[in-house]
Amino acid sequence: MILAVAATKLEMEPFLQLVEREKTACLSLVTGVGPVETAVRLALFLAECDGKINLVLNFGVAGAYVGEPGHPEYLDICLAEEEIFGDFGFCSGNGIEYFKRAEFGKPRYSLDRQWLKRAKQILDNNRINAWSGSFITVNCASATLRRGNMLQQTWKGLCENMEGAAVARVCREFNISCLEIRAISNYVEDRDPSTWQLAEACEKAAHATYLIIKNT
Ligand SMILES: O=C(O)c1cccc(C(=O)CC[C@H]2O[C@@H](n3cnc4c(=O)[nH]cnc43)[C@H](O)[C@@H]2O)c1
Repeated sequence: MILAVAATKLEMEPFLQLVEREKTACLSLVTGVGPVETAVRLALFLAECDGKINLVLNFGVAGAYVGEPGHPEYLDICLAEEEIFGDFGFCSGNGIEYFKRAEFGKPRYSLDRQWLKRAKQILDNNRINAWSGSFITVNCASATLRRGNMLQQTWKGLCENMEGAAVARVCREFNISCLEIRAISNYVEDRDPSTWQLAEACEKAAHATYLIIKNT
């Protein structure tokens, strides 16, 4: 059974409408925004599931890093090859250095290669061109181009969100595969909410997620 997780009702609602309309079998969970709420609520949910979940499909919206040419654009679909806790470590103002001590945890989590390949193929078959690369999870959403560029360059990131690495970490704990798909709602630049395409990105992410579940 697949568990579809999103941070907010805004992201989940268009997906549930599709699932209900097409009578597709799937469990869903709204985790709340940020890595802490996400880890707590997902771990509690999975602990109650008695091993019946074989894939956690994390979906929603993300901010695209724009520091390098050839970045994802508004409403583009992105698939995570890996998730990185991007702002955990030492922050000097100009950059972030991850803790070297092993007991402080790992910054990077690879996502399931087989599911990633399958998702790409399904999207391709539906004429959706998806980006894939490193996703950065932050506690504090970047509100300046300078911070976005710093995170992008530190981790070679494609886009930024606030939950993905926590989902990947919890999935590893429960030995469950994890796939993450996001649509670009905004660019990571000096904050200007008037440029965000939140509702449209929620629709895009929900539709792509629905296609993957329907064709699996
Ligand atoms: O009002 C704002 O300026 C603002 C800043 C960051 C995020 C939000 C949201 O309402 C979205 C929450 C949700 O979306 C993901 N997300 C989307 N874009 C970004 C981003 O540029 N940086 C970090 N997270 C982003 C995130 O996963 C949140 O759950 C509003």
